[in-house]
Order: sequence, then C-alpha cells, then structure tokens
Amino acid sequence: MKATVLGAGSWGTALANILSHNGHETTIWGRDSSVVRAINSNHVNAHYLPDAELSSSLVATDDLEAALSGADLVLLSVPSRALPELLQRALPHIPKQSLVAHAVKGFIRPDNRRVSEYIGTMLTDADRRLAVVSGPSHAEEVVREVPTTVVVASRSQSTAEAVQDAFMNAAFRVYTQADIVGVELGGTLKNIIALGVGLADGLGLGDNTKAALMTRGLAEMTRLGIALGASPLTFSGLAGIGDLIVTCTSAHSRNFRAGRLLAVGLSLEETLAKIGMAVEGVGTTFAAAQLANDLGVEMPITRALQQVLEGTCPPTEAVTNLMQRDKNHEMEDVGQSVIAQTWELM
Ligand SMILES: NC(=O)C1=CN([C@@H]2O[C@H](COP(=O)(O)OP(=O)(O)OC[C@H]3O[C@@H](n4cnc5c(N)ncnc54)[C@H](OP(=O)(O)O)[C@@H]3O)[C@@H](O)[C@H]2O)C=CC1
Ligand SMILES: O=C(CO)COP(=O)(O)O
Repeated sequence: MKATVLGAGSWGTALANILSHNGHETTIWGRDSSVVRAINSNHVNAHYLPDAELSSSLVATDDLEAALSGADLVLLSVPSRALPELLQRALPHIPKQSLVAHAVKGFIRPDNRRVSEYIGTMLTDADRRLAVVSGPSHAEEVVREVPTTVVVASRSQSTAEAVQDAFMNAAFRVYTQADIVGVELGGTLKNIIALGVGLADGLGLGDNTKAALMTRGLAEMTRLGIALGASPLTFSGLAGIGDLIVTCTSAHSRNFRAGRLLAVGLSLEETLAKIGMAVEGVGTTFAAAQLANDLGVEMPITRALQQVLEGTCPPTEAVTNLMQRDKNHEMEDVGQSVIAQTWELM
C-alpha cells in the first residue's frame, strides 16, 4: 500500500512511522522544511518527538501534490483548527479511489462540526472511503512501541478493516467500529475532562476529585454523544473511557499539563505558549458548551471549565459551584426507572 500522512507533528509522525515499519511505502507531508529535511537525513523529528529514531524508509516532503500522488491511503493528522485550510489545499490532489482516514480530536469551528462530518461534505463517496482513528495513544509511547490499542471507525466495514490491516502490528492493536460519531466524540470530548483533571491536580485536590471528574465527565460526554447520534456503548470502549483514562492520568497529555499550568496561575495564552503543541481541549470546551446549549444537554463540568478559560470564574470557585449543584440521581433518566423498579420490589 502507498500511504500518505498529512501533518508532521507528534501524532502524524508516530502514525507514519508505524505505516512505514509495517512495510507500506509511506510519505509524510509537513509544512516546515527543516522538519522534512531532518526526517529524511537523520530519521528524527527533533521538535515533536526528539527521542525517537524513525523508520529509515519513511520519506518526508513539503510538496503536497507530490505527497498525495498515487496514494492508496491518506491520513490527515493536524490540529482541528488547521484542518479546513489543509483540506482545501489537499482535496484536488487526493486520488479518487484512495481511502481517507483522520486522527484529529477536535471540532471544526465556527459550526462545531465533527471532523468526518466536515470532510464528508467535500469528499466524494465519503461513506465508502472515510475512516477515523482514535483511542488511548500518546505519540511518545507509540514511537517506543509500547503496547497500544486504538479503534478505527467507518461506515464501511471494508474500509475500517483495510485501515485496521494497514496499522496493525505486534505493538499496535487496532479494533474496528461502526459508530463513527461516538468514536470521534469520545476522542474529542475527553480533552475537556483532561483539562479539568489537570486543573484539579494543579490545585492540589485529591484522587477522589480526579475520579469524580473522570466519572461524571464520562456521563456528560455520553449525554452529548447520544444527543449527536452516538451509541452510548462506544463511550465504554477505547475511544471513550480508554482515552479518558490515558489523557487524564498521563504526564504526556498536553491537555492535562495545560490544566495544571492554569491552576498555578498562568494565563491561557502563557499556558498554550508553554505547551507549544496542540491543546485541543480549549477550543473543544467552547464548542461542546455551545452544542450542549443548542441541544439542551446538561454539561456542568464543561460549563464550569468554559468559565475558567474565559477568566470569569476562578478555578477554586468553579469546584465549589460544581459541588453545590442541586442533588441528583446518578443514573439520570434511564437509570432512574431501573432503580425505581428495584426499590418497588423491595
Ligand atoms: N500527540 C498525540 O499523542 C495524539 C494527538 N492526537 C490528535 O492529533 C491531532 C494532531 O495533533 P499533534 O500531532 O499531536 O499536534 P502537534 O502540536 O504535535 O503538531 C501539529 C502539527 O500540525 C502542523 N500544523 C499546524 N497548523 C498547520 C497548518 N495550518 N497547515 C499544515 N500543518 C499545520 C504543525 O506544523 P508546524 O510545526 O509547522 O507548526 C505540526 O506539524 C490533534 O487533533 C490531536 O488531538 C490524537 C492522538 C494522539
Ligand atoms: O489524545 C491523546 C492520547 O490518546 C493525546 O492527548 P493530549 O492531546 O492531551 O496530549
């Protein structure tokens, strides 16, 4: 297979490295010619993954048209805010029969569309060709061949399985899924909660608080997911709770680290500059809060975080506000009827 990865940041580099190691003729496109030169001559991406020696057969280029020529599989891996511009430039050169996958964990502003929804409006035959790669997978560990599991979702089973085959190896286990909406939303919404858990960590709150944020975070991720057409079961899989756990607990997570920096008093601007890489959770918090508002979905953690990011509520006050909300039933609508039945029987 001839594979082309668009985006030479942490994740694009790690995924291109897998494809190349798996024996596919792989090209990675990046806009920074110094990164391209370093990959070709030294097999290293010094800015994003300085400690990794990349496959010697991985070819890098800054020529988009040449990168896409004859590609069987095109993988888009840039931050969500960069996707519209890149796609605009890439589309005329994407071969008509190629499979198109993306590994982006964010919404496309200003309409807050899912990435596959956005790509689908422009790509011919999108239902057959389009796939999403998501799951608990930090690039820094993937390049070290730390055992990792991800999921590929597509409306087409054969496309999901073709992408699964392309990436699967002894250290990178790939599952398939049909719920493209749920897989995309799980990977996107967990970044909000990772920011929140990072904040809690930076404020010196305890493990109880972090577990509460993750669990109640998953509940509100699932609620929004259902409202947007996802299967609730997907949130108990790799793209849901799996990615939530890794992002909320790993020192590799840029979202978790950004939360910690905000808690110790850095401004949002200072925080983003210090991380120096994609922190998708920031834009996602605003996008999800807007979607929740439009759809009438309760997302208290997301709303609290939005206020912290806007600077309208200090983090400690946001925690107090969350704790002092009206009392509630844990399992909400569906759970309540089940529990009520049990209580009646007793
Ligand atoms: N890192 C990870 O472990 C994982 C990341 N993801 C997701 O992958 C996506 C990409 O993130 P990641 O690789 O980590 O981000 P990074 O910050 O590591 O890298 C971003 C890359 O995108 C490039 N880029 C930025 N703007 C543009 C543009 N307008 N046109 C072309 N290229 C551009 C950057 O180029 P330049 O250097 O020139 O600025 C850089 O190569 C995100 O949605 C992220 O959530 C998903 C799973 C794991
Ligand atoms: O999505 C990721 C791991 O699965 C990467 O998370 P961060 O963007 O927070 O580093």
